[in-house]
This record gives sequence, structure tokens and C-alpha cells, in this order.
Amino acid sequence: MNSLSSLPMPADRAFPSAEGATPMMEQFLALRSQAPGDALLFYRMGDFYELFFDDAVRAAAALDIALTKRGEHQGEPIPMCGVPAATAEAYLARLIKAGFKVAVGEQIEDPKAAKARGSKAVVQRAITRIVTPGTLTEDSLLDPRSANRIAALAQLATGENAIAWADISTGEFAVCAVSGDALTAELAAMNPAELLVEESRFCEAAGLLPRTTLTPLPRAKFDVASAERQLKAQFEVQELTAFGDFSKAERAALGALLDYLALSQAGAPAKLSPPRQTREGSVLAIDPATRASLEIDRTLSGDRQGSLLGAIDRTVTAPGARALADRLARPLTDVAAIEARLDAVAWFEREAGLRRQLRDRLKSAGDAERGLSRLLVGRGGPRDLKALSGALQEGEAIAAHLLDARLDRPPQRIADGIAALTLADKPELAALVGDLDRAIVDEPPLLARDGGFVAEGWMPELDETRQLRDASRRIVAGLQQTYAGATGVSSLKVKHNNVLGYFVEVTARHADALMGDDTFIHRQTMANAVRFTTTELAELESKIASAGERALAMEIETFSALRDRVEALAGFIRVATAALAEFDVSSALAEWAEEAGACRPQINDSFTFSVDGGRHPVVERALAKSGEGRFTPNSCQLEGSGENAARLTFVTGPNMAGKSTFLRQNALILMLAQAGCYVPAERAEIGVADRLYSRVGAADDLARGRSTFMAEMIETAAILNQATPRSFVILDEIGRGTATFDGLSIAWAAAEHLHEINRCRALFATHYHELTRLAEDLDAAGNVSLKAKEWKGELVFLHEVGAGAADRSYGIEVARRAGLPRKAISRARSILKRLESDGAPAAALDTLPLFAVAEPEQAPIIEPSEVEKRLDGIDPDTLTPREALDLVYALKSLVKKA
Ligand SMILES: Nc1ncnc2c1ncn2[C@@H]1O[C@H](COP(=O)(O)OP(=O)(O)OP(=O)(O)O)[C@@H](O)[C@H]1O
Repeated sequence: MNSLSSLPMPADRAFPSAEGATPMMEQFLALRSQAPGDALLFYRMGDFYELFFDDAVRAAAALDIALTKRGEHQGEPIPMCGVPAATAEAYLARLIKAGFKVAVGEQIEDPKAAKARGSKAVVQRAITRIVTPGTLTEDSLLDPRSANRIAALAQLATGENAIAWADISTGEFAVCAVSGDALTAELAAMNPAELLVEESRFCEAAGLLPRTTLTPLPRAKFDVASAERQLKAQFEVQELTAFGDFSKAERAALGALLDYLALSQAGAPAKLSPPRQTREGSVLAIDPATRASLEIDRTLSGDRQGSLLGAIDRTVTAPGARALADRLARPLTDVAAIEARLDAVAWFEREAGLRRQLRDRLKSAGDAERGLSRLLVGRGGPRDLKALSGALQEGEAIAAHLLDARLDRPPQRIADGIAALTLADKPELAALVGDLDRAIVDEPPLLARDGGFVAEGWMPELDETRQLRDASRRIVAGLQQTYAGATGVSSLKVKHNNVLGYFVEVTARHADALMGDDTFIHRQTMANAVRFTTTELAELESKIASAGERALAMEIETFSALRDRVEALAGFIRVATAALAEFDVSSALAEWAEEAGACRPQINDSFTFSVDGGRHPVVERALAKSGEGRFTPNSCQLEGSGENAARLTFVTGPNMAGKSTFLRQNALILMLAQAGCYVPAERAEIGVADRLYSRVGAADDLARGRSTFMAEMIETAAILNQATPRSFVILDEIGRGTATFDGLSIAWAAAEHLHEINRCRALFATHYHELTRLAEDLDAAGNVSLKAKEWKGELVFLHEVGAGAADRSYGIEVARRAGLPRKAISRARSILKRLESDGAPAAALDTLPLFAVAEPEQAPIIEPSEVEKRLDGIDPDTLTPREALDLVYALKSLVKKA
């Protein structure tokens, strides 16, 4: 979705005044004026959500549903459309995907209560929620394997910036002050579903993050003083310093986000953890262009399959998958933190048997994280409670299992996980888990109001009421027999519907037998049946109904009591569910490492990048799957000082030889290592990088009015302006999108800039062989090349990286393989020959007539074959079937001869 289209509606849409409105329409217009202008209003009417006026017109078009009319307002028909409440989530999902927001106006009183106020009274309604991409909690609206964050960007006039973000499903609430340079990379690492920006900055922000919905907010929402008040109230503290020393921009961002969340949850804001301050630079900065080109979590065409994440993800739970995606999105820069993650992976790698048992158990732990968040924002149900107890029980069993195994002493992160999952020292949580397990049936309904989820034996009073209800039901069932005996109508049935309640039904033929009997009160005559009620049935009916109502009320009360206990212990539960996700991620990474032959990288603060036998995890997998052969491992040595290895290495070689693959695999290895993953190599030593840049492959960015070359230059400019000596850069063929000499000059200057000014570790793939000479002049530059050899006139790619520059490009050979017409190929060869001998392209070309001369030794005149000659002389329309058959035989014999 383009971010500009993420604001499909102007916030200042006009709706008619309430003058002359019916009471219901008056209420609708009042709610409409409370709802944000850029949101559609779903107005609950019985079993439907209805939309009116402009909302109806837009929703009908977006959902492709019928647009109708309902009465008139101020002399004009009112446009209307509606969706059934029972299936509303599916429509919501489509609207949110299309970039809309939806305000939900619910009935907040029982229609009976409204009726009691008078026949014309309108049921009270209120906006209970505003559904936006960043505030979703429903499983059906969310991708189970991706996080769903919402962020707010505060940019003060002083030039101070900060990003605050929250994930309602985990309660995460954090903030980071960022410099202008790092803004885009920090936002890309966060990858929020929705970004709140000040409205005057909307255009600037549009396009920063292509998959993010932008929500403009008035400037006042970023006011520092009111933000501070709101934060203090939310976290019940006198001073914010309790949580950290927040800058003005940080406070503004946190406040705007909190306010928006409160608004979208209609005053019942998500239960967030106190704000955590993070430091810019604690994650490896990767800008959006680099992320896209490295295909980290999706390919350039948007698929998960074929991305790095798709290749290495072996997690077995949705929270695990989300945690892994997050690790790849935000690799770390702190050596100790990376080592701690690697220790956990290594432990699971060593304990392979235990790992398999654990992964089996994890599968049944489910996704308690999102269930918890639904419960906390008041949208959870009995199924979420059950999932929670299931996960915590499984978690405890896992912790006990890991402890019992008495294997190698677990590393810190695993030990912390075990501690978080052990219930013995958390009596309240243990009691809650036990109670949830006993109180809720095994397969509870989604919603509490459906009832039937409190298990038998949990609440004697409820059991009694249910027994009463069931006994009455049994009496009703027995009455059928009694009535049949008394009336002599054996086909008599006792049935139930919502209009009559319990009733007796006989066929028209037997109606007379009941008509004269005072026990039976005639209610309905249908085509084939006649229906009666009886006082006895009516009494039983009301007993059953009131017992049912009482039972449901008790169940709902039980649900709220359990929910409150969950809320009180939410902190512990979050830590426990996070521990399960951590176990899943670490064991999954160990599983992948074993499968892919990956090794533990050595991480340190040096400026070394030294990889032996490195591989590209995605290309390798694709090759193995297609059976096209094995991936050739390649080593790469870079050294910031340039002493033992070059700092800047030029990579040359024929087209299709594997240059881009080599560049990317090294960037991915660095990223994986800093994310705390094993790396596909025999050995790797990696000095952490602060920023990773990749300029590989150019694509037009026409949506933003940039040509391929312009897009390439903008990205190159960002690298040359921002890369530090700690950064890692891969550059693929920059400058090729313009005139040869311009391109060469730009590539040349960029290489020198990287070497002399940025002084970062860099791989620079190029077809400009002139550049390779630079390695002689620059003290920390070197050359490697991808090898190819000619064998029996064919070019064979070895995909092997060796020292030194390549001698030629073999571009024409690749073009021939790709199927360029023979004439074009031979023409290209002759042009190349002349260029190589004359040296000056333009002058040489002027003298060459286009396609006039065909070089005999390279492009022999192709004689038509015998078959072609024979076919040439034939007019198919004049052939008899016999002649045609003869011709086929003749042609076949010619082919054999040839
Ligand atoms: N190390 C390797 N082992 C096996 N196959 C490889 C290896 N590297 C690349 N290949 C194969 O070669 C193909 C071309 O690789 P790549 O795109 O990296 O070449 P290139 O040199 O960058 O080409 P161009 O200069 O045309 O952009 C890949 O799609 C892959 O199938």
C-alpha cells in the first residue's frame, strides 16, 4: 500500500447538520461528530453495523457491497450500507487493508431498557473503539508471524527528534531520541504498522516507509507539557524521572502516542509497560533501501518465501516467529548482548536431543501473547483465558524439563527463561493457572457472552442453576409423551422457537383433538400444522429462561473475576510468554544452524570482517531445491586498518558469475551475526558495524518520480554522506545507468571517497575494469574476482572468488546465452573488437554502418536447411490429405539424413 493512499479520506469531511433529523439520525450525527473525520463510523443497529452518508458511499465502494437508501434527511435520501455484526471482522480486515480507519459505535444499553423509557426512545450508543492498523488485537486481523507496532514521530522546531513506539500485544512502550541522519533507519528497524506524525510533516513522512499507514495529528497533540501530564497520570508517578531522563522530543512522542491509544481504545488504553528509553545506535542501522535490497523479511516482490527470514525461520510458535523477525529487523551493536543471544543458540545446538523435545512441547504452547493483550484491552474471551493457562502450564513443564535434564549449565538467557516460567516461586500466578485450568472447559467459545465455558464443579451455584435448567428441559421433553398419550395424537411434538417459546405442534388433521381441550391454547394455524401453547410449557419456559440468564450472569462474573486476576499478574505473564518466544527463537536458530551447516561467529569490537567459506543462505537453498547444483562457498577478508586485508575490495568478473550474490551474502552474514544468529560459513570473525548499507540492483522509483539513475545516486549519496569507519557497505555497479565516462567517473570518485573519507569496510562490484587499477594507488584497497573459464567454446562459471581483478566481462557471451538474435550478437562482437582496438568509443562507432557488415567468421550466412527449402515451395491450401501425409514422410526422411 502506498502511504499516501493510506489516508483515503480527508479528515475534514462534512456531514449534514442534525436539524430536522429523526431521533435516531440525530444520535448518529452526534456520534459522527465525535468520531475522527478520517474514520468510517460503524453504527450498530441490532444484528448489523450500518453506515450512512459519505461513510456509506466510501465503504460500499471499498467493500463492493450494495449502496441503498434509508429514509430522508433535510429532503435528501440518506445513502446507507451495512455489514452483519457476526461477520464484521472480515469487513474490518478489508477496510483496514485498504487504508481506512473505522470507529465502532456500539449499543451500550439493552434495547429493552430503551423501550422501557418510551416507544420512541433510541438505544444509547457510544464509540467504543477506533480500529486502526496499529491498534489491532484480533487474530483474524493480524498476521500471526509479524509484530504489530504503532509509532509516533516528534520533530521539534529545535531540530530534536524522537520516536516513541508501542506494541499492544506485548505491552512494549519505548522511546528513542534520534538524529536526523538516523531517523529513516530507526523507523525502518521498527517497521510500524502505523506512524503518527504532525500534520504539517505529513508530506515529508509520506513514502519513508512504504508499508506503513501514516496518521497525521494536529500539532497540539505533540505538546510537551500535556504529554508530561498524561504520562504521569497513566503511570501514576509524580515525576517521569522515575523511568529515565526524557528529552522534550521524547516526552512529546510518548505523549502523542499515549493520547492516540487512549482515543482509539475509547478511554480504556492498553496496559503498557512504563516507557523504556533506548539509545540511538544500540541497533545496527539499516535504511529502507538496504532492507529492501537485502530481502530480509520479504523479497522485492513482497513474498516471505525467498527472503532471508523465509530461509532460516524454523520457529514453531507465532510469538517465536515474531521474535525472530524482530531480531532480524534490529540486529544489535553491543558485543555482550549479541554474545548472550549466541550463547543460548549454542546451548541448544549442543543439546540436540533436548532441543527436539522442547520444540515438540512448544508447539502446543500456542499464542498466549496476543490473547493476553486482548484480555487487557477488554476484547478477550474465555478462549484467550484457556490459551493463557495452557501456555503457562506448558511453560512450567518446559522449565522443569530443562532443569531436570541436568545437562550443561544453561547460559544466562536460558536460565532467566527457566526462572520466568517456573511457577513454584510465584504462588499467585500458580494459583491463577490452576484456577483457569479448572474453571474453563477444554474448548471454550470465543466470547464470554456465548456462555457455556465455566466447567462443571467450579461453582456449585452455577451447577445448581444449570441442573434446574436441565431438569426443566427434561420435563419439557417428557411432556411430549404425556400430551401425546392424553390426546391420542402420537405424532404430536413439543418444539421451540423464538416467537412462541415452547409449543405443541400437530398436523392439521389432528388439530381438532386439541381444539376442544382447555389445556391447549391455540396460537397459530399453518398450511400443514397447527400450534398450541400450554400454561405448563409457559411456566417451564420462564424457569428455563431465568435459570439460563442467571447461569450466564454467573459465567460472565466468573470471567471478569479471572480476567481481573490476569490483569493484576500481567507483568509476570508477559515475562513468561516472552521466555517461551525466546526458547522458540534460540532453539529454532540452532535447528537451522545444524541443518544449514552454519557456525557461531566470533563477535568483537574490532574492524575486522573475516569469513571463510561463506554462503548465501537463500541462493544456496534455491539451488538445492531446484537441483541445479551446489553453492560454491567463498571467503571474504576485509580489515578496517587495511593492514592484513583490504578495507575496500573491488569485485570484478563476468556477468552472471556471482558478484551480487557474493556481496549480498557478506552483508547478510554480518547482519545475521549481529542479530545473534549463527552464520552460513565455516568460520567468521566479525567486528560489529554501526550501519549497514547495500546498493545492489537498481529499480525505478517511479512512484516518487525518480528514474533508476536518480534513485541510485540518492542512495549512493546517503552512503557517502553517512557511512562511518564502523560501517559496512556493499555497492554493486554504481554509475552504470548513465553515459560510460560519466558513470566511470562517478564510480571512481565514490570508491575514492569510501576509501579516503568514510574509511569503512566495503565491497564494490564493478564492470569498469579501469577501477581495478585504483587498488594499486590506494593503500587499503584490493581486488578479487569471480572466475569463469571457456571450455569447448562455452563459458563456464565457477562462482569462485579469487585474488586479483578479472580480465574481461564476457557480457556478449551472456547476451548470446540469453537468446539475443545472432545478427545482433555478431554485430556486438565486431563493435567490441573495434572499440578495444581504437579505444575511443564515439569516434569508432561513427564509422561503423549499422548491421551492414556481417563478419563472416563470426556470423556465417545461414543457409536454409533442406527441410526449410522443401517447405518453402509448398502451398498448404492446395494439398490433398494424401499429399500432406506423403509430405510429412518426406520431411521426416530429410530430417533423418541431416
Ligand atoms: N557461489 C555460488 N555458487 C553457486 N551458484 C552461484 C554462486 N553465486 C551465484 N550463483 C548463481 O549465479 C547466478 C548469478 O549470480 P549473480 O546475480 O550474483 O551474478 P552477477 O555476477 O552479479 O551478475 P551481473 O553482473 O549480471 O549482475 C545466481 O542466480 C546463482 O544462481
